[in-house]
Formats: sequence, C-alpha cells, structure tokens
Amino acid sequence: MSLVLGAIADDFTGATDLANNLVRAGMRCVQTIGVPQAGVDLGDVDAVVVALKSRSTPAEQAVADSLAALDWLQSQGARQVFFKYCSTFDSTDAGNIGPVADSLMQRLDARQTVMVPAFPANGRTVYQGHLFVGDRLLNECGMQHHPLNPMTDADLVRVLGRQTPHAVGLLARPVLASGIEATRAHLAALAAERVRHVICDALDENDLALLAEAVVDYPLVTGGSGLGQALPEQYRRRGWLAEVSEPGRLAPATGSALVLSGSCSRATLGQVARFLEGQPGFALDPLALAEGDAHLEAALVFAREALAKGGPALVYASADPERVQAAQAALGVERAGELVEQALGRLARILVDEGAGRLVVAGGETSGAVVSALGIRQLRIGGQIDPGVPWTQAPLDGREAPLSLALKSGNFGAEDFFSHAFTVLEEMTGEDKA
Ligand SMILES: Nc1ncnc2c1ncn2[C@@H]1O[C@H](COP(=O)(O)OP(=O)(O)OP(=O)(O)O)[C@@H](O)[C@H]1O
Ligand SMILES: O=C(O)[C@@H](O)C(=O)CO
Repeated sequence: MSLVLGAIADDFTGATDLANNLVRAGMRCVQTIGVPQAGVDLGDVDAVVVALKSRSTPAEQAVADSLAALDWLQSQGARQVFFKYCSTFDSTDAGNIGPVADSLMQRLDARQTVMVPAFPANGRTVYQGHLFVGDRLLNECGMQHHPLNPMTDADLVRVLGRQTPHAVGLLARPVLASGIEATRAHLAALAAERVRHVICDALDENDLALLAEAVVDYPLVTGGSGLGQALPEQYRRRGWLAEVSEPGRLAPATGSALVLSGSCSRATLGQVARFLEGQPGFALDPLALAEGDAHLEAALVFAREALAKGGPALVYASADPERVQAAQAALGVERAGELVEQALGRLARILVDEGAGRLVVAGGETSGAVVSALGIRQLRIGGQIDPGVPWTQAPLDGREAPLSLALKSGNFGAEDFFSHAFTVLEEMTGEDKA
C-alpha cells in the first residue's frame, strides 16, 4: 500500500469528519483508532486517518502520540501528512496545536505549514485571522464555555502565537482573492522571513480550493476537514489519484438504537432538548456518579426499558454551562469529565453486548471513551448524515454483523439529529431490525 494522504486527527469525531470529506471527494479512506498494530492489512486505500485522543492531553503526550502516528504513516509511504484539529481550533489552555505541529514539521523537515480550520459547510470561516462560527466570533459562539477547552480568543494568530516559539503569519483574504500566484508569492515571502506557521483565511469552498492548490506539495498541512475536501482534486491533477472512487456501501444495520451524549455544546444541547420533546431520556449527573454505581445502574435500567420498547434510547450528561461549572467546582474539571466518559463507555459496552447495534455518540472526547470501551480498532466510512458526520461501521468480536456507529462532533448536526440519523441509516443500508 502506498498512501497519498496520511492524517493524524486529535479526536475521534474530528477523524470521522475528515474521513467523511475525503470519501465524499472520491478517496478510498479508512479510519483507524490509534496507530494500527503491526501487520494489520487495511486493504487498498488512498488515505488513512489515524484517530487519536490527544486534544485535551498534556502537550508532551499529544506530541508523543502524534509522532507515533506519523512514524506509521511514513512507513506506509504517505505523500502528504495532514494534522486534523477542530474547526474551532480548540486544544488545552497551554496549547497542543503548536507543539504537535512543531514536532511534526521537525520530523518531516518542513519549512512551513498552513493552519486552515475553516469549514464553511458548517459555518466555520476565518477572516483576517479571526475565527467565526456562523455570525459570531469564536469566543462568543458558546465555545467560551467548553467544559475542557474553553476558547476565549478568536484571533488565531494570537492563539497560536502563545503555543509555539516560532513566528506565526497570516494569509489574509485579500491575498487569496488576488489568485494562486499572489497566494504562492505571499507564502514564499513569509517562508523567506522564517515564518513557519501561516494562519489562513477562508470564507468559502473557492478559497479552500485555492489554498489546496497552493499547498498540495507541502509535506505537512494542518486544519479542519474543509481543506480535506479540497485536496483530493489537487491530488488527481498531480496524477496521484486514479479516479473518483465511490464510497463503499455499508452492510445492513442490525440491533437496537442507542444515543449516548457527553457533549455540552450549544448544538448538542439543542439536539437533546428536541429529542426529549418526543421521547424520554436519562440525564447522567457527574455528582451522582461520584457517589457510587447506583446512578449508572439506574441509567442501565432506563436504557434497557427504552430499547425493549423499540428505542432509540438516549442517555446524556449534556448540561448547560451553570450545571457543568457546578459539577466541576465540586469534583474538579478532569474528574467530572472522566466520570462522565467512563460511565458512557461502560453503558456502551454493556448495552452493545446486550444487542444494541446502531449507536450515535455525541462529543469527541466522549466518542473516544465509547469507542475505546468497545475495543474498536477500525471504522469503515459510509454516507453522510449531516455535514461532517457520516455513518460508519466496525466489526465487533463475537458478532457477525458490524456495529453501526455515528460519532457526532459536538457542534455539528441539525436539531433533529438524534432521530434523523437513524432514518438516514435505514435509507442507506436497508435496515434489518433482527
Ligand atoms: N454534566 C457535565 N459536567 C461536567 N463535565 C461534563 C458534563 N457532561 C459532559 N462532560 C464532559 O465534557 C466533555 C465534553 O467533551 P466532548 O469532546 O465529548 O464534547 P464536545 O467538545 O462538545 O465535542 P467535540 O470535541 O466533538 O466538539 C467530556 O469530557 C465530558 O465527559
Ligand atoms: O473540525 C471539527 O469541528 C470537528 O471535526 C471536530 O474536530 C470536533 O471534535
């Protein structure tokens, strides 16, 4: 296997988001959970996205995990490496994106890389280095209340400047609007001034296409999945990709339908509220989880009953900023998050063992916990539910049919996502409720 693109994603929902856009742009792509074990055959693919759980870990750990992924991708001959982080540019307070990008650049001997978080299809745009979500600046869009990685500054040149000892430059929209030669010249001029990191504006798909053209030969590019959707066309022009390949069909979906939500983003809170208008759900409380197993047992009883009635069953820890802050004040930020992630991971393990076969998980850290608890190593990417969120399938030990899994980024998806997703799955696979 010789890869065109090797991607390192800092969380699991971000990885499926990128894999989804690569597949939609005609690449054959597999997502692995962590670095594949030696000897694993991923089949004939153009791209591999290695999903890490490094967005919220200390920088040293994130760097070590990312370099291990890079070693593996290089051993597979990847022509270009893509470091995928969130379209809202979040990482720890001290900052992971700068240290990881610096270490990847050093290993790849790259003089310069671009930072392109924009994902216009989901309302993320960058103008004069400032990140917008819809019509709000990043620090006013709800991300300022993120439980783990609050984002309180929308100026990405400034944010990244705090995370790296190297110079950070800007490729602003007026330069992009002047065309490919002006864009290349600007990047080259910055490189001559030893500017290693360039935050790139992008307002729409045309900007992303132009950026992809300018950086197709860079050893390392970084950003959101918007850039991922634009790159395959450039690979095709270079003759690196034979043709547009059709996304593989998923197997018929089986088993009952379960939704586990640990995301506290505005979008997820809206999706939980919408679901609860028509069906019951179980609210997990980290304070109650801290007191012992009784709360988790109650969630299990609820979920089993809801699944027996035909589901979908929703168990959620998603809560508004006041409730999250109250839990964090009592338990500490890390402990509160861990309790929720462990509980949702355990619920997934038990309920999937008992027959749940169609699973929606909301939140990147939460997806990491659930997928790890299920022991999943690899995901096959199917069709899209909403921008950035595909259905995927994974083989499970001891079970003939694969598990159907949708890992929803916190801020993605329409308000009816938790019911709409299962309708889409049925249309996509010709659901078999056996
Ligand atoms: N009620 C709560 N109190 C405190 N922490 C919570 C609560 N509910 C969830 N959490 C924690 O908040 C974090 C949410 O992060 P997660 O990455 O899962 O969602 P997200 O950031 O919205 O999604 P994404 O990373 O895909 O954008 C998790 O660590 C989760 O355990
Ligand atoms: O880029 C995004 O917004 C998402 O893929 C993501 O990373 C959320 O965790």
